[in-house]
This record gives sequence, C-alpha cells and structure tokens, in this order.
Amino acid sequence: MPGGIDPHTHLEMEFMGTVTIDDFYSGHAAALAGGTTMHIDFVIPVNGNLTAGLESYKHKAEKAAMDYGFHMAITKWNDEVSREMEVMVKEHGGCILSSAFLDYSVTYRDMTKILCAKFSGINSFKFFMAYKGSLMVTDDLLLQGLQKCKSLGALAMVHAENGDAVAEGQQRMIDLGITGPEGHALSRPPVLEGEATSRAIRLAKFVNTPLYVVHVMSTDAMEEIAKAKREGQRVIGEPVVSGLVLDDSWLWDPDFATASKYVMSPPIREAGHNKLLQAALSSGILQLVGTDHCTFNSTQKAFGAYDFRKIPNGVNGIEERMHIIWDSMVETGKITVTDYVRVTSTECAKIFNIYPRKGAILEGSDADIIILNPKRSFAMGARTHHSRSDTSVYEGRKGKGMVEVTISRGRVVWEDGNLNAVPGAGRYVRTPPFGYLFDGLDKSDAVYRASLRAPVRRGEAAAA
Ligand SMILES: NC(=O)NCCC(=O)O
Ligand SMILES: [Zn+2]
Repeated sequence: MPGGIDPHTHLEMEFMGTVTIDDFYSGHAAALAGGTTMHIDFVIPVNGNLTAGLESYKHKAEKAAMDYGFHMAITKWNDEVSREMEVMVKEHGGCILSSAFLDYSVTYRDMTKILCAKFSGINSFKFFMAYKGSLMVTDDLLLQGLQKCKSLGALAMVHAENGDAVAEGQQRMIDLGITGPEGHALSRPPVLEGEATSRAIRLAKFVNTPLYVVHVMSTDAMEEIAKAKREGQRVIGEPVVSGLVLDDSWLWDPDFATASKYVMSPPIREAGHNKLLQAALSSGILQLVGTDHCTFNSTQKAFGAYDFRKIPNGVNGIEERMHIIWDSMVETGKITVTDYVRVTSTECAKIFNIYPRKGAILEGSDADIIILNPKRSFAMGARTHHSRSDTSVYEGRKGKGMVEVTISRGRVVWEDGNLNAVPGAGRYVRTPPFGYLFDGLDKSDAVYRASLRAPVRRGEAAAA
C-alpha cells in the first residue's frame, strides 16, 4: 500500500520553554519504522523574522532521513508577517524578498534567496487559539490570517481551545489545590474545545475559506465539525492516535512520571470520546489520522512536578500510528483496508496538494510503499521504540499488524527492524497552493455577492 503520511508532527520544536527531544534523525527513524515515508508538520513561527526561522531549520532539515514538508505557525500579525506568508507560499523561483531584507548586505540577501528557494512552497498555516501569553492568537488575528490564507490558496489550520478560558480554568484548579497532571485535563474541559472549534468554523465560514482542525480530541469538537460539514462547509477534522485509543484515566495515576506522560493539549478525554471519534473517522466526519507527535522525556515532564501548568505538552505517536490504526480499526472491522489507506495516506496527500506524487501507487508517483503484515503482532514500549524519548504513552500495548518494509522513492529504507536511511536522505516536499479545497470558491463568492441585493439605490440614484 502507499507509504503512510503523517499530517501533523512536531520534531525538535521549542515548546513551553522546552525543546522536544526527537530530532530530524531519531524522529524520522521512528517514523520510517512505523511505515511513514513523509510527514508534514514542523511548526516554524512566522514572526516577522522569516530568515532566522528558516536558518534554524535548515541545519535540521539537512539531516532529514525521510521526505518532509512544513506547516508554519502564525503567532502575531503585522504587514511583515502578512508579506512573509506570501514568501512561504510562492514556489521555487517565485520567491519574494521582503523589503526589510533588501537593506542587508548582498551576502545576507543571497542567503535569504537560497533559503526561500529551498523552503518556499508551504501551503498551510497554523493558528493556536490556546496557549495564552505565548502562541495564542486573538479572533482579530485569526480573521486576518484566514483572509490572507484564502488569498494565497493556503489552508488555515487551528489548534482549537479557548485560551482565555483555559487560563481561568488553570487558575481555578490551582486555587483548589489541584497541582498534579489531572489538573491539566480538569482545567481545559471538552466544552472549551467545542467552543473554539465552533468559533473557528464560523469565522472560516464568514471568510468562505477551508479550515483544518488539528488534533480533534472531543466529541464536542467533532460534533461542531459534523454540523458544519452537513451544511456544506469545507472543514477537515484530524483526530490523532492518542485521542482515538487512549482515555484520561492515566492522568489520575498516583505516580507523577506515569501521569505526566499523558499531558497533551487538547487533553486526552475521558473514556467514550475515543470510541465516538473512531466512529466519526469510520463514517468520514473526520477525514485523516495524525499524531501530533511531540515528545518530551521524563526529566522534561518533571519540570511540572509541582504545577501541571509547567508540564510540557505532548505525546509520542509517529512510530505507532500505522500499527495502532490497523489494529484498532481494521482488525476490529470498523474500517476497510481501502479506508485505512485513505485515512493514513491518500487523504493527506490530497488535502496538502501533493497527490498523486504522494499517497498513491501509480505510474509517475514517488515509489513510497509500505508492506504491512496483518498476521504479525506488535508490542510497544520505550525500550524498543526508535524515538529518543524514555517514555511512551503506548507502553505495553500489544496488537496485530506490523510494517515489515518501508520503501521511500524506490529505496528500501526500513526492513524487518533495520533502518537503511542515512541522515540527509530525505527530500523537502513543496506543497503547492490552491489544493482541491479551494476549487469553486470563486463561484460561491460570486453567489454570495449576488445574494446581497445591495447597495440599495435610494434617493436620487434610484430616481435616475
Ligand atoms: N498538542 C500538544 O500537546 N503539543 C504539541 C503542540 C500543540 O500542537 O499543541
Ligand atoms: Zn496543537
């Protein structure tokens, strides 16, 4: 089948003052072991300092062992950011140098050109509606961003939680003396995810642009997506492996190291949400499976030993995704093998406009192929996984369905537990703008304009 594509990971990303511990090599090794031949999400903040952001990623990307693409995070708004979004979307050769860069030396300008040429071709931008005081965007910024995304043919993605209310919820827990990992889940209940999802959907509707909701963790958020889709809105919902198969009971574990492993945002929900998210995936309400892979080791998680707000957010999943989805959804008859290929690969390639180069086995496609043996069993855990993390939220999990071979662009990069990819073997994959989600938007915009019956001509104008 086509090699899996993980639409949403964070490898070696700085987050909550901590750097995630998987880098381009260990993370990619883990991903290839999981049968994933490429993935899409590295969050680079666009902060009016594009070149610095790209420069810091260039060295990491040079070590990539698998094909990869980028999303970019928009965390503030000004003309420079707006301009940088254009820079990132333009294809190779069409790179625009922002006016600020032109003031620098030729060498600097050339470097900018090279970096832009190398990393342009990004067609998605991510907006965090949570993490007040750091990444969170206001409605005003989100609106500006949605409009800009639409004009560029780029997909707007949202981390949907009401960040203001989360901050209140956190303070409420601290005031109640709840400082442990369970406070994390209690401070940001499903209603806050549902509210932000609904708000983002409505703003995207107002702008008439497609929306991609990352890590849908609750039925509250899923129901908002279902409603919007029923009404014909172009909204993509991405559940992640942790939300599909885990529940929040671990957060109440008396052992801090165990409980803190499960801290991520939005939180892993109480049992029941997971099964309903699986059902939504089966029926097409949710469209593709990501991981939001963002690992911190036990030392890093221990930063929040006395205050859950300081526990770095994130769990593993890049290596486990293909196996767990096969075991929990195909082996149980919830989805067909064809659906499995769709939700782990094809849909992602289509949404990010790289199909059929990726996500298909066709003449002319990259020969990205996995061979999964449905009869072979797996047993997961930190001692045997390929991530650099000393913990796994899937510790002790057993099931059926093992990726035995991963082929990337025709080369066998993973075979029976052996990694055959060297650092630098991966290629950057440009994601062109105006994917299928943008088809016909001009027509619906025209219908909208025609429906306005305005301006009404009054007075002299009407008489003329
Ligand atoms: N999800 C999470 O807890 N960590 C990764 C960063 C984010 O996407 O929120
Ligand atoms: Zn997020």
